[in-house]
Amino acid sequence: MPAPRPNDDAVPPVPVLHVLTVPLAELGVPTAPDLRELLAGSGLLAWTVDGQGLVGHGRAAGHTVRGPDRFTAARVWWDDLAAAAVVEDRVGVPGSGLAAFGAFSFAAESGADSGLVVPELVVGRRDDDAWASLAVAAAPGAPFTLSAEDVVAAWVHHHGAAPGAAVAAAPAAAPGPVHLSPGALDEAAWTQAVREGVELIRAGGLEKLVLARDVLARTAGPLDPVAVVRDLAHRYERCWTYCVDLGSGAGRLLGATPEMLVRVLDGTARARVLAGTLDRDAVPAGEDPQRFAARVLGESEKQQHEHGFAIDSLTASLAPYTEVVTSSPEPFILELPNVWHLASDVTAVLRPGPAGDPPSSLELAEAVHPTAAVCGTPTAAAAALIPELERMDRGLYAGPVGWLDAAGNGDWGIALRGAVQQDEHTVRLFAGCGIVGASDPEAELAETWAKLRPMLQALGLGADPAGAAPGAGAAAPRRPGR
Ligand SMILES: C=C(O[C@@H]1C=C(C(=O)O)C=C[C@H]1O)C(=O)O
Repeated sequence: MPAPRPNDDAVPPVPVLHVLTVPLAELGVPTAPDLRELLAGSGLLAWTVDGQGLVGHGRAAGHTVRGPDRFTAARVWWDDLAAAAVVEDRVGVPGSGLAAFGAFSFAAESGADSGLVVPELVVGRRDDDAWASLAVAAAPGAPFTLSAEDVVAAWVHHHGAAPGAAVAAAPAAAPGPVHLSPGALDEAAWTQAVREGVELIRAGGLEKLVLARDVLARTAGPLDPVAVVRDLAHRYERCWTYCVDLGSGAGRLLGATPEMLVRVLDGTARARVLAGTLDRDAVPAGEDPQRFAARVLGESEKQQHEHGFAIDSLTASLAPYTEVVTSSPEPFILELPNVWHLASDVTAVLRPGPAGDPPSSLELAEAVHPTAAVCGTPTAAAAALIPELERMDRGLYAGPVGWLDAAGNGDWGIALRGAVQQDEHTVRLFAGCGIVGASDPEAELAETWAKLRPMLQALGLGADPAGAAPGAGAAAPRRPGR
């Protein structure tokens, strides 16, 4: 459905893009590659899961937005860009042709830019289909001259090697010591904020509240984001690894999220809802790990209760757009290297809007954000309390991150288990937890450390920052014993 247009004076003119998509077979790459091998070079944009997805380089166009209308403003820009673009798509699958990466702030009031960026070169893979797309700005009315040779030239430029040739491996993410320090709140202050949250819930003001905190990592040597992204993509292969830099100076968002906010493919929407977490390091000696997870997560009333809020909030916000919504009959246990989660997959058949088109992935991302998994229940009460208790601007953390194409397809994950790289030596890591009346603040603090672990490991800090990985030279804030 086209985005409702604000006053036309407020809409910036879009560039005219020429886009050519060719199958990789046409570039001499007969079998679809594992996209993780292409995570290299400067100006990387990425969205990969299990070696599939989209990997972008360079920048053909981009648009940043802020405020409560940030999604609508981005959609108007995208609709205009797509309408003006001249596209030759020889593949015709979701993600081929004109495609953009994007990231949106958690809060409408955030000072962080949200937006979309169209890479110059995108290499994509979906099952056995693999393709490369080249996008370049052209003068209005200019003839379309892009050829497969131009795609190869862009590939060589960005990858330093021809299609099919091995790309140089990235060095260590953070050479030299990494120093950790508290962000907005130290551990004691954050635990106190959780305590206040629990009291408010018990007093009946709300049912669930998600509270997060940030940790700053300073690296002695320059931090290589490519090495971080590669590490995450290999270690967390069941998660969606993301790397998005909107180019506005707001920093680079990177991480590996296990949570799919909404994915739209050919008129069907899917989501993976998580709520309920168990640290895999918390298995008591002698216990069978799988049985422990099944008992603690699957049979816990608190966890099931928390999970129920997340499913209900998603299905309620999808309802106006859907014909039929189905979810896994029972939540299942998602096993990740750091934690187990209670998870449910939701599928919805989309209903066409008044103009006949089903809603686009970005329209749905706006409709379902923020879910109870990252905000709380009721949404408005939780959203108002979050900045008050967390004492920080979440920025892009816990907002939608992903990609979209001109046909309305796209994946929007929730930007969790990640960080914002602010400069060559500074990354700001985030993690949060769902709080209910029965929550124990110390246990929630320990859970944030488990959720920070993917990024800490990618920075070379090992599983336990307080123990300081040998050679990493970490100086960590206090970590509670468990
Ligand atoms: C808020 C985060 O995670 C969310 C909270 C969870 C929970 O409280 O159990 C589980 C998964 C996510 O929905 C985070 O990782 O920062």
